[in-house]
Amino acid sequence: MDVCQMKMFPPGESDDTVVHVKVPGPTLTFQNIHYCVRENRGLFRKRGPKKDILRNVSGIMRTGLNAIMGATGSGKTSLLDVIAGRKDPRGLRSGQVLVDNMVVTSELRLTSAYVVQDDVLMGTLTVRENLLFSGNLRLPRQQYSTADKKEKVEGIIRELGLEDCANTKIGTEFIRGVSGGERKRCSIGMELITSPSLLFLDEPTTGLDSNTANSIISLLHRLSRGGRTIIFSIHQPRYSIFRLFDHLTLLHKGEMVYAGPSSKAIGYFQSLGYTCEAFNNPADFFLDITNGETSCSMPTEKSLAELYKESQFCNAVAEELKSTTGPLVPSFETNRKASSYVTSFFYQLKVVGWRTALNIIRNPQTSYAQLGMNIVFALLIGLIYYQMPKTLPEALQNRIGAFFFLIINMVFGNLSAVELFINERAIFVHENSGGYYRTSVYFLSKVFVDLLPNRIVPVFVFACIAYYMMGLKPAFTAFLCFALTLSMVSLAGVSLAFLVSASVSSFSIANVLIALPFILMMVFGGFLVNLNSMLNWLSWLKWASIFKYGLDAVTINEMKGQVFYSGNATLTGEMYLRSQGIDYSVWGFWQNQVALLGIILVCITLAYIQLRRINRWK
Ligand SMILES: Nc1ncnc2c1ncn2[C@@H]1O[C@H](COP(=O)(O)OP(=O)(O)OP(=O)(O)O)[C@@H](O)[C@H]1O
Repeated sequence: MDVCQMKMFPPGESDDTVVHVKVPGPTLTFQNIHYCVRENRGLFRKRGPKKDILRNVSGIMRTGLNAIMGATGSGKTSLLDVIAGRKDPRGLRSGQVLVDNMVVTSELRLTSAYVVQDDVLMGTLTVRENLLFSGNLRLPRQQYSTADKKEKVEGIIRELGLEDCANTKIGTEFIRGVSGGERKRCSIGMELITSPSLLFLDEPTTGLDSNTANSIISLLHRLSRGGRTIIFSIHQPRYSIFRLFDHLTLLHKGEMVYAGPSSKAIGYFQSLGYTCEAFNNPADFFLDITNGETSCSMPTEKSLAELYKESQFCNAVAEELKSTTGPLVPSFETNRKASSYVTSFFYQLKVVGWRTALNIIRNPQTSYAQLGMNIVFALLIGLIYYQMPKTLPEALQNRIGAFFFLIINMVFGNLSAVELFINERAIFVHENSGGYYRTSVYFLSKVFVDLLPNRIVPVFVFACIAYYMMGLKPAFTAFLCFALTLSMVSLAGVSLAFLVSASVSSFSIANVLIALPFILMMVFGGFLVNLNSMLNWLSWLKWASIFKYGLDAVTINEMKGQVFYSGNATLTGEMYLRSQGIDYSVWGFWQNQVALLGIILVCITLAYIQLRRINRWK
């Protein structure tokens, strides 16, 4: 059986004490990693000069706690992301990462666990519900029954000491939730569900007070003793945290200045002529050295990185990397299909749909606001156009004005839909790239759970109030056609908002992008300008106008079969429609619905494509 030697006690205090881990975690090696980026600059995104972020770094990470330290901007997170397969591979100029001698590709992210720096958890769900969500989607149903999953979640809650807050919500901007430390532990728990033997964490202690940071690293230390390889970047840990590290990688401007046992780091720098004062924290000492704030008693022309390359630590790593048997079958890649998703499409849809619905129920502000706004506008329109007369000219003027007002309200009233994919973008990217669910599952659950409470119900309430207050055609079928048209107009506006929402990551850009097509469509709707009198090369834009189809449909629905009076003279609805060049046949009415349906389908399909194209790389 494989046996891995590990320290149990703080370095320096009992260096020869070892613990035998019966099943060691994987060994991760990386060789000659050279990573660079090119920043796009200026208005036209001109490609800027090449910037080296990691310069030929090599190392070996074994079972235990492997810390990556360095000053800010030294490349800690970049190194972590590259070895975890999360950094955009286009920037990798050379080098490869092996896990147990197997070549790893970006698929490592489906078989390992990665805890991001900013916790991405659903704030409206409790700690237990979040963990169960992860368990339901990431544990194969063939091996784990519902009871097994619950048991596993309870085990993690106990292991992470989350018993007291298991039923507390994580917290949102409206709900006060768990503390920062509990949040971080829950994030770690979300990843531990799959019992990964390789765990990456990006700055797990940033933003936490020193005691909480201590408890998080102690927790990781305990987990590593169960046979896990834990690799994390960390800023400036206090001594009680630092002494728990087994292996230290120290970076400076993308180069390695030390990689080896953390217990030997002080000795190494002392051998270079640096003195660590009594009571100084070793972590501070190392950062002072890399920042040039500590003087050296043996000045040299060579940089710290060059000195490290000549050291026994670097040579030992190079020797070991040379003696590794070279890349074998890329196991992570060949298992790709099997490791992609462990649950079926419909099961994922059920679990993700349930979470989305729960999120809306517990965070109902948007739904209430949408309903409230529709009721207020319906009453307002109902009062302004109360029981419209059939006498001319007000019969026509009021009806056309009311319809324009209605359609504007249906389109612009759905601007809130632009937040749909922007709000949870970080959660989606993290969960989707972590293999929780398919993009289509997330898309469908978000779209359909949003549509019913936020779009269809409020529009129906609006139609009921406004239609009968305005005194439009009394036939019930006419009311149904009216409600259908308003719903279709609303859905067309919403689907365009979804497309914008899936395409950009900021609200301000989304608001600009959505306002522009809405205003253009309004101009080409047929109310503000007679479309037949317009320049030919410009008037084609009317075919893309939601307003035009909506206005035509409600006008046909109301006018057809009506007779208006002006003294002894009469005007039929058909005469009016003809004068406006509107086709009022049965198909003439339904072609507007078909066109609106077409706009909805095109926008929804493009929104889905955009969601798939979201950049998952860091
Ligand atoms: N995609 C990128 N595009 C441009 N520059 C990048 C990119 N990724 C990293 N960098 C740059 O590379 C350098 C190292 O970044 P990195 O985030 O790895 O540093 P860090 O040591 O983790 O810093 P911090 O402790 O502040 O998080 C920084 O100067 C950063 O601006």
